Amino acid sequence: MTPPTSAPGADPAGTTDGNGGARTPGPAGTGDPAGIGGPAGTGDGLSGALDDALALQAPAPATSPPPDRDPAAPRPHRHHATPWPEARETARRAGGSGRPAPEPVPLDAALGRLLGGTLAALTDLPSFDTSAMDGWAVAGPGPWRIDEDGAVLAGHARAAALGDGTAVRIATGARIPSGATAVIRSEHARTGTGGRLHAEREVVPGQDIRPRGQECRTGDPLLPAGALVTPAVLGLAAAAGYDELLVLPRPTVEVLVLGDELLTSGLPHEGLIRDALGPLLGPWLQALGTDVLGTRRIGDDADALYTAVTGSAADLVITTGGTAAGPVDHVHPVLAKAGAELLVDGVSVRPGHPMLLARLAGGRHLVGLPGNPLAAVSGLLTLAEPLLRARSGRPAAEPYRGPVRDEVQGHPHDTRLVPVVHRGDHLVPLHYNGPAMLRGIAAADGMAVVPPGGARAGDTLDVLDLPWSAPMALSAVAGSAPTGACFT
Ligand SMILES: Nc1nc2c(c(=O)[nH]1)N[C@H]1C(S)=C(S)[C@@H](COP(=O)(O)OP(=O)(O)OC[C@H]3O[C@@H](n4cnc5c(N)ncnc54)[C@H](O)[C@@H]3O)O[C@H]1N2
Ligand code: MOO
Repeated sequence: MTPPTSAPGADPAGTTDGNGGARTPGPAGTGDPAGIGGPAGTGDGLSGALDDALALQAPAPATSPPPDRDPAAPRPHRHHATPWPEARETARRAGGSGRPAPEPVPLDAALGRLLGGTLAALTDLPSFDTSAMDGWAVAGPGPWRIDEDGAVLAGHARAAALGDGTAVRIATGARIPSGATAVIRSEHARTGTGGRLHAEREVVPGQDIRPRGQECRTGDPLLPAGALVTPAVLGLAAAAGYDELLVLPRPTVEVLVLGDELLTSGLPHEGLIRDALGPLLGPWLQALGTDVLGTRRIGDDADALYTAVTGSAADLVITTGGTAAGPVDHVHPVLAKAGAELLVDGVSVRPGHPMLLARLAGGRHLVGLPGNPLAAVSGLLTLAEPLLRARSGRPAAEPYRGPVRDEVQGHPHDTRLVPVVHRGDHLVPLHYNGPAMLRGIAAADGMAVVPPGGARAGDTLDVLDLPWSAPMALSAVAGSAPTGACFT
């Protein structure tokens, strides 16, 4: 195991001893909420309140902890680790199998859902020839005799036909009377003596008339299946005649939080710690467009876990903790007892390498997230996100890319996921990225994918988006398209 050699506070998570960051960050109170990577206070353009907060003095270098394991001792339980890209692909394929049929929902319940089929126009748009302006509908060349009784308003029945040489007042959105050849805006016409209308500029036939079907004809495809229902889509669908939309069902998820050491309130005490994953996972999964059926605390009870896993109605069961080989790590034995098929059993990624994916009876799946909180986030992004994305019918996320400002130490063989923020055109790795830490990810814009061997300053890295962070200007700089956002 090689001791870390990276910049102060940059934690080569999992490259050494899995202690939750081999290099312990400096003492709290250094004023660095998240621990932005690289030398702080170098006047490199970091500005603004958040930047100041993030860029305060980086934690002082700490000496490497002494090895806490006898190198001659038996190796801990290791799974056959799947390479990180392959694990994501396996998860995506698992999610794509057996997708449920689309369902109709009222328009006002469709926001944030994905279209279950092509949105085809149910009507021509506009559905009749329409005046684009307030003014006059005229027939033939002017001047025109004004028909004072023939004014046409929006929403009214079809007006009488307009005879050649006649003009009637017309409102924006009103139906064009048959026989009308143009609309003259009120500010471009004057009424003369004898009830005559005179144009003050040239009148081009068809001007300011929106012809029926200008935007679409009945049956025209407006949006493809899989499109995200945004507020604009709701408006388009309503305009095109829809009262309800066919949308893809949201995947259902149930979260099972394992561990007798977890508290749901108050301060840690006597070896007990707060459950950080229950509060994190439900909202995160909702932001990924899922229906979270519930978050249950199971403790370290193998029977209760077996009952919860086999009895869950969710498309995806997510467990936290218990993936390793400790005395109360029940996930593997319970999966074996349940007859589950392990599709991924350990991934070559740090943190989070004990993560797993299993197929349960009835086409359901289980993602086992490691208990260390950032390791769990890594598992969420590596296995749960691609599975749920495929299950909900969304295309694979295109990672966006950017140059990393500072060197990032890599694992010799495994991929690393490192919380980063965008600063200018660069990705800046955050400190406090150890497997047991959430301080970095809480301040992050994304998780950079650091290939085995690490990255040098200036290298271009893929970034996994977080569901609440826009890809920002960086994606434009790097020339890749932003990924779609979810409204839920
Ligand atoms: N002999 C070995 N031990 C461990 C290995 C290994 O390969 N061999 N891998 C280490 C790695 S890496 C990780 S990650 C963890 C994974 O452990 P589990 O998934 O079994 O998780 P637990 O042991 O239950 O918990 C680990 C750690 O995380 C804390 N925890 C658990 N749940 C929560 C929660 N909801 N909120 C906050 N913190 C949580 C728990 O208290 C432990 O400290 O295994 C290593 N061990
Ligand atoms: O160290 Mo583990 O990698 O937290 O997943």
